Amino acid sequence: MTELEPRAFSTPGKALIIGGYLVLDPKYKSFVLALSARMHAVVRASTRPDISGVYLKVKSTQFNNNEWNYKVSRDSGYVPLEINDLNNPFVEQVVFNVFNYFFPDQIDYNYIEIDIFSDPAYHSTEGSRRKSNQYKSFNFHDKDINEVHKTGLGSSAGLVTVLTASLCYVLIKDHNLNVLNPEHLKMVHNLSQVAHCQAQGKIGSGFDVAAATYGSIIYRRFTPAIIAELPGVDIRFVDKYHKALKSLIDRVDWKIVCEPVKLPPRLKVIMGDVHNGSETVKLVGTVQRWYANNLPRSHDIYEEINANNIIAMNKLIKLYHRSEENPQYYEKMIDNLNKDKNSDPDINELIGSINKIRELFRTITKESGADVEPMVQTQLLNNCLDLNGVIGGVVPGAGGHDAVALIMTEKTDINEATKNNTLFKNVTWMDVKQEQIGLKEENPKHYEDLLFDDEL
Ligand SMILES: Nc1ncnc2c1ncn2[C@@H]1O[C@H](COP(=O)(O)OP(=O)(O)O)[C@@H](O)[C@H]1O
Ligand SMILES: C[C@@](O)(CCOP(=O)(O)OP(=O)(O)O)CC(=O)O
Repeated sequence: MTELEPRAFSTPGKALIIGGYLVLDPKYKSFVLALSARMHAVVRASTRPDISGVYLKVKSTQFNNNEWNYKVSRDSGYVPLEINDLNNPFVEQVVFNVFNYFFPDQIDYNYIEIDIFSDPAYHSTEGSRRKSNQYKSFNFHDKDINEVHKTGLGSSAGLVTVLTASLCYVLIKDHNLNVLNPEHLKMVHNLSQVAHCQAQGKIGSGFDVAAATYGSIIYRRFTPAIIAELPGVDIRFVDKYHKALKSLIDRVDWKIVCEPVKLPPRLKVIMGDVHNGSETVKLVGTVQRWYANNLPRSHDIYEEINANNIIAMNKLIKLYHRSEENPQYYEKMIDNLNKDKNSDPDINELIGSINKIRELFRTITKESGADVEPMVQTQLLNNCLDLNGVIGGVVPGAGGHDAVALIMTEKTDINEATKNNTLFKNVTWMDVKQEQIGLKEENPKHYEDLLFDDEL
């Protein structure tokens, strides 16, 4: 039995700070922050002459030892067959697409094992026990993955991207996958978008997969039709899907924008979990119906939101440049914000544009009935904005009752500022930071010998 050298990868979670709903249209740009909470995969593969075709085991030991076991073969168009009839559409679509992309004749390593890990912030900690080693800490639940409450950081997009990278490593020529090679990143990104889109049933702009791959970015989506136009699987002509997919991944111009961005220095994002959960699909459907039934006024509202989105994004970029041009002055200016939020014209315009975006989303909320910025969230955000050092706040992504995202000075201690204050009793400040990096190489040894913290 020969073994492939084990490798590990991770991808970040996301917060869509600017551009919710509009980003579903390829016309509009958005601002996405990658977060320090990551999805991880450790991949091992070996040659097993006793097994015919390919056997793939995906394990998620953190969730009641969940695992999915697939058989795949070229003869059946690489449609994965789960041997216990278990469902995980995200894993299935990754397997299907990565195998179809490479369409291997013969597979050197036909027994593949992938261990998945999710950082603690993705899920509610309720009923979990922490296991750690000197490098990593993960929560272990005695419930299945689908029964544990999510915090909305984009676990499925992170999972799809990190699994895609892992399988690409096994199948790419000479196993030379390099996360620093832009061509390889593009391949992982495009394959992940296809798999995520198919698993989700074609909703979603793909900003979460883009952030999982590229980190914090200004994002403009691809045209949805390019994925919808892929042919179905045809067992009689197994290479039909392969050929179309290969062309889509390598040759079609996706007209996508994924430009790396950073929050200006000395500012940070803080995510607050409001523990309620919202259904993005329902919200999107309701807003889209409102849009269609209220043209051309709804279009004007989107255009006005977009004008303010652009101001906010440009101000964030400008502040970043100012920090580089005159670091001392910039540092003082940020320190001043702790006393007077209106002391700088760029910050003023940033605050003004975010307020306007929120106001327009409240109009949509009222007119459509979709809780994009419901009253409780308005109150919570306004209370946050009253705190020293907090300069902006939004309900991220689709809005709703899930979370709030705040931009504040690095010196602001949100836990301290809201401690014992009943106005903030329903919110838990999450232990996540903004991050630059998307798909990252990890050390597979860092996932070994995890021990329960309470037994250390
Ligand atoms: N750690 C994990 N192990 C296995 N599957 C996971 C894991 N995390 C997420 N998933 C898959 O992703 C699904 C959740 O995706 P989704 O509902 O889109 O949530 P999110 O908003 O976090 O992306 C789960 O039902 C499961 O199929
Ligand atoms: C409405 C949207 O523009 C933003 C939704 O963002 P969320 O962060 O709320 O998404 P989920 O975590 O997938 O529920 C739809 C989209 O762009 O996909």
